[in-house]
Amino acid sequence: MNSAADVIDEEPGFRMSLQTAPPESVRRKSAIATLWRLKPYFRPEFALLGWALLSALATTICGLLIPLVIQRVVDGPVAARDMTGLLWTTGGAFLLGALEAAFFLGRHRLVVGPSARIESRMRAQLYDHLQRLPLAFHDRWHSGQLLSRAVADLTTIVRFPRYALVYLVVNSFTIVVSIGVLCWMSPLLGAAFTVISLPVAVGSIVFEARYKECSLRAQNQLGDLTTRIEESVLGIRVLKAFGRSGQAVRAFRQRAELLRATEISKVRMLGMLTATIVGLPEVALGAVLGIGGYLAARGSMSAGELVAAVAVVAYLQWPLESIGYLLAEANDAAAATERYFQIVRAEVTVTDPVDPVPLSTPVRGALRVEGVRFRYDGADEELLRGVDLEIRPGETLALVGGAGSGKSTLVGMVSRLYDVTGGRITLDGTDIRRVPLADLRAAVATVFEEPVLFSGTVRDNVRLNRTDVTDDEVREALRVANAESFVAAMPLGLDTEIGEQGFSLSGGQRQRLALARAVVARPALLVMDDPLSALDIHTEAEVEAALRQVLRGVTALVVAHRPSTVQLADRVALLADGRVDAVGTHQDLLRDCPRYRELMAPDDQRTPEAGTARR
Ligand SMILES: Nc1ncnc2c1ncn2[C@@H]1O[C@H](COP(=O)(O)OP(=O)(O)OP(=O)(O)O)[C@@H](O)[C@H]1O
Repeated sequence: MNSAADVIDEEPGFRMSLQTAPPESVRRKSAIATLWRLKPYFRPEFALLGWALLSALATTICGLLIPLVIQRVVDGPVAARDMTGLLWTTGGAFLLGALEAAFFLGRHRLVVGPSARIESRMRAQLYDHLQRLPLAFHDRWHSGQLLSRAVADLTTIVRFPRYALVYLVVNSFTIVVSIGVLCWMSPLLGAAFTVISLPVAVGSIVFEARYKECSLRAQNQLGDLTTRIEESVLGIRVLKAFGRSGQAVRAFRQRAELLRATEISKVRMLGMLTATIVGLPEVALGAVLGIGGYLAARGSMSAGELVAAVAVVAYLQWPLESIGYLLAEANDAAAATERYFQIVRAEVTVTDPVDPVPLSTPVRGALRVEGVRFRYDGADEELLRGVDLEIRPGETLALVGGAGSGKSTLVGMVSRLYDVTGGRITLDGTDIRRVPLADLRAAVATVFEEPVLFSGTVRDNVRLNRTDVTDDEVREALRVANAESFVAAMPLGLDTEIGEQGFSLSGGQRQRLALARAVVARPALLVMDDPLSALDIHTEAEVEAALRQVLRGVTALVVAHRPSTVQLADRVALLADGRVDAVGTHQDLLRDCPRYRELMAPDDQRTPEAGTARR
């Protein structure tokens, strides 16, 4: 029978998402080397973290001094029956206990602020970088992998400075100092304890080599699971409508099973290390009692020193037993760090120009596409092989072409969602790669095939994070986009919350809100990627009426599939075989261009030689 891993590995989507795992060379790095990469985020907090570390060390020193006080009590006042001395030394022990508690509290307080700031700084950088990364990156990456990095991985990373880092340093310090104290009492005791501790060192090295790999796998699997959840929530209508919820649940369970198996491997590894360690404090205690008792019986060690040695070893119980847990935390953080850096070190290929050229003011909107070539990363062939186009200010040009001919890709290049791989695009005569990105995207507004709305009010969705847009401007944009009446009929008008993805609205309403968003941006050039494609005939008529209004006096490039949309344009360009095959009015092209006729003419108006295939 296939294991869950076999079944899932056969799914192409899953295989692809595991490609997002770091290369082998990165995975082989030690946890410390990986965590060292976080230094720039920790640097502003060095001072506070340093104080936190000092507090933690002070806590440990107080704790370690207590056995020495015990020695003084036993060898001094107890042996001499000196009640005043007993009072003083006991008071000293109380004082040390109080100091230990105060330093502990100080350490706790000192570490909270820096770790919270590190987390928010890293999260902000991740989000900022995600916004700047090109669309080509987002095409490749599953959203769940990004989401799990932004949420779960950062939480894992920040637990490291908050808990593990301090305890790793302090516990290592405690172990070394304790061995020193034991050696000072008796070199034989120190040597015995060191030998007994060796399995801890060996176990830790083996654990360290294997655990991080496993932790990385678990985090990647969690990312895949997150993708699944997100996709099934967004696609819940499709799954329900096709009756595929059961299959979705099964696929989810298989992935969850994989994650469970990996988590169990992690726990087993940790269990092995803990099992190696857990008995050691008792063995060490027995050894110290045996050797110390022998030395005390021979008179080369006082009773107080024996009690102190036993207390030191007892104090070491937590530092020894916690090593496994702390190493696991450090390795989890290291794996999460690698995943984090996969994103924040990903190259931003669509960048602001080094020597920016401002656009003319006002922007006229004259667009020229000159010999543009484009190939997707990893594709064998160029999609666009020398596209030439011109849109004059105030003109609407429709872009028509067969499925997959590259229309969306080409219009995406106008606002630099993708950069050309050859040729150039100019706006008012300036190569758009020389225009500051913010200026370009202020001048060019895009309406996509799928109207994307965000959770928030109608107003938020039309303004889209622009606070300088007044309610009057929003209302005017809604009027132009033919959305005024349905928004007015909503319970709270502009303040009505529209659900995530705008599911509470009809397709036509969503598309008209998307149009209003473009109108409010007052672009010099409006780019529309087939805004009518997903609509039924009735809704199409409504949006088309809105489009007619929107396009009045505006410079626009509109991807179109239907004659009714094409007829809104002044001219039409036909994209085929990676080039512009023909340009003219709809009527001219219907008459003169067989390829165009094949795409756009009603079935009964095609010539026989043009064939009958139609989108
Ligand atoms: N991110 C991507 N990576 C690789 N190939 C891609 C990517 N996006 C699109 N393609 C491919 O490029 C080709 C053109 O896609 P594009 O969406 O630009 O065509 P289109 O003309 O708009 O198609 P349609 O009319 O069906 O929307 C298609 O074959 C598509 O599979």
